[in-house]
Amino acid sequence: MTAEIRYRRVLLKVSGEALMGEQGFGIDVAVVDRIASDIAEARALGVEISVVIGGGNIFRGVAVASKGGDRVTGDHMGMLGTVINALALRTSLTKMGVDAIVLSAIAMPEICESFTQRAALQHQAAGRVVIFAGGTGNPFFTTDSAGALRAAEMGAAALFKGTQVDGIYSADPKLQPDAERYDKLTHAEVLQRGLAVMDVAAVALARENHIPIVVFSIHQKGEFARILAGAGRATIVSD
Ligand SMILES: Nc1ncnc2c1ncn2[C@@H]1O[C@H](COP(=O)(O)OP(=O)(O)O)[C@@H](O)[C@H]1O
Ligand SMILES: O=c1ccn([C@@H]2O[C@H](COP(=O)(O)OP(=O)(O)O)[C@@H](O)[C@H]2O)c(=O)[nH]1
Repeated sequence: MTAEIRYRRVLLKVSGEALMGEQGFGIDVAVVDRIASDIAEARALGVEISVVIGGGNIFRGVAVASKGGDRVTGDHMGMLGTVINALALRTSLTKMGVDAIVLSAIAMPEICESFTQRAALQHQAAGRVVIFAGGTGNPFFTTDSAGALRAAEMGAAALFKGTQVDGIYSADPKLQPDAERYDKLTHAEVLQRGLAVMDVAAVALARENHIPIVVFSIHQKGEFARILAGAGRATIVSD
């Protein structure tokens, strides 16, 4: 399998919502363990992996804003949720013998290191899986945008979005089961057709930096490594 590795360094964006499994909220440790084992498997191919973790299983800032609360405070709560998820993922990776570190965009030195690009690159060069917590560190952004940003900062060859669906469709497949699925698209097509699998800012940043986006189902065990090895099921967005 190692002969045809498609990308040698990637950033994986993991949906927060994926971590709650069948529960309606929070973290299902069995699911986090399974995602960690997928990362370990991909790591064993010799691929350098860093991870941006979402927080939708715990909190989304818009939930506060939609009830008349302050959006910025809501987004701070959302970003804190991503730190909880990052600690859970690090725990699972450590359990299976994978060296991993959490770097947060929001300083909380008693809990984890703060993000700097220099530290992140050093940890990556030392063979660690770097988990980015706290999104971009700014309200009004998403962890998808954090994924595109960190992918650019880390020199990643691709941004993998591990999500609830197995690719990009002509419309949200959860709402329109007969939507057409694409194997390949350009960044411009995703933006022009308003394909909402990722937010516009994230796709635009990836396009500007010529970073391909690979959308795949995080629920398919082993899919991450299969795609890295040139197989698997995904939609690939490139120039
Ligand atoms: N054109 C589309 N193709 C695929 N998925 C879409 C599309 N439009 C909307 N979606 C929805 O976007 C979701 C992924 O976005 P988001 O909720 O931000 O996920 P995540 O929690 O993975 O960040 C998918 O689960 C899917 O239901
Ligand atoms: O750079 C960021 C990233 C995230 N968030 C907040 O954190 C929440 C959780 O992130 P996201 O919705 O991207 O998680 P996912 O959809 O991946 O589970 C968001 O709703 C925002 O409130 C933010 O304010 N800035």
